[in-house]
Amino acid sequence: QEKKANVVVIGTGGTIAGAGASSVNTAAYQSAVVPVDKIIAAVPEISKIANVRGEQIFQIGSESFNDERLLKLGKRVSELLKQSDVDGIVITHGTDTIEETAYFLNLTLKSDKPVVVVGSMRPGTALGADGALNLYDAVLVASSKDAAGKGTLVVMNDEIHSGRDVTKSNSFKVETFRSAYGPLGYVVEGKLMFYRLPARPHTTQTEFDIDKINSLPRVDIVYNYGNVSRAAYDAFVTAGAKAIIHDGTGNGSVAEQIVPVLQEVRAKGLQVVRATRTGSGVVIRNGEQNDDKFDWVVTDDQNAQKARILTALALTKTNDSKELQKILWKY
Ligand SMILES: NC(=O)C[C@H](N)C(=O)O
Repeated sequence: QEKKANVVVIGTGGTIAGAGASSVNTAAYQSAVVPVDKIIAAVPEISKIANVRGEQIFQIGSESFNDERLLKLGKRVSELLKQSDVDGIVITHGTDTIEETAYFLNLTLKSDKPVVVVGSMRPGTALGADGALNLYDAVLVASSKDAAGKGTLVVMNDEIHSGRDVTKSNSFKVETFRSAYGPLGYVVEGKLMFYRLPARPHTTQTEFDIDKINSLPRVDIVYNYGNVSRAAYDAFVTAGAKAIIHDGTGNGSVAEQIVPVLQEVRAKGLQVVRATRTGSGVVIRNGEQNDDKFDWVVTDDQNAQKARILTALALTKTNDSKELQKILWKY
């Protein structure tokens, strides 16, 4: 029999650590109240597949993640990955911003060992709670050599997603996580089944190293809609943003009254990154807007919240818009 893998489960809160007043509360409950050791103990089957120990780093709803917490989590994961007695890491996390944390780790960790971010849509007290199986599957993936070298993964609802691609697509359903090109694989009956590999560089293949990043430049997002005004752009410039993600309609379109605003923003030294609010597709450079003329850049297929992560990391390396564009296209 093969030796059991050593997996550390880092607790950060979220609904997987949530509790409701009654078993029919599937969407109304308090999140981030159950300690990680208790969450692990509630799934005794886990001890058959791995040697697991818990470590509580935060106890928060993931909507309350900020750059400071992201860095603290990343640095702790990095520290643990360097230990020879750690084979894999699971991070229990709220689902709201799982995609941001997973993308950040996917870009900054320097290890091939499996790192899996997991959450749940229903608290453990609910009928049809999804956390126990999700955690079991996450530990299984984190224990497996098959999961090594594939970047940071998100395991939810029987699926294994790449941290790069995954996004939360529904506010309450358990099948909320979606990757534009499909999951990398499934976990079925305790078995990992991979069908595709991440095409973009991650972890050991990137220029970003969590051990060397001690702060992230401020990057903000402005959502666009009919009747949009300049107020939010001005506020973020005043607040000291180094880049603004213009979360535009359609192909990252810019309303006629916002075109001069974004020119001003760029003239003040901030980078302007055009993204699309549609939820999928790439933003075409020099498509509907003359990015060359205005010195703006475009996201590839990343949504605004992922573009914020990548842009902030890119700005730790360069403030050259051409370099930034290359980075946005690369990862
Ligand atoms: N399902 C969840 O985990 C939602 C929760 N608000 C969180 O992200 O922490």
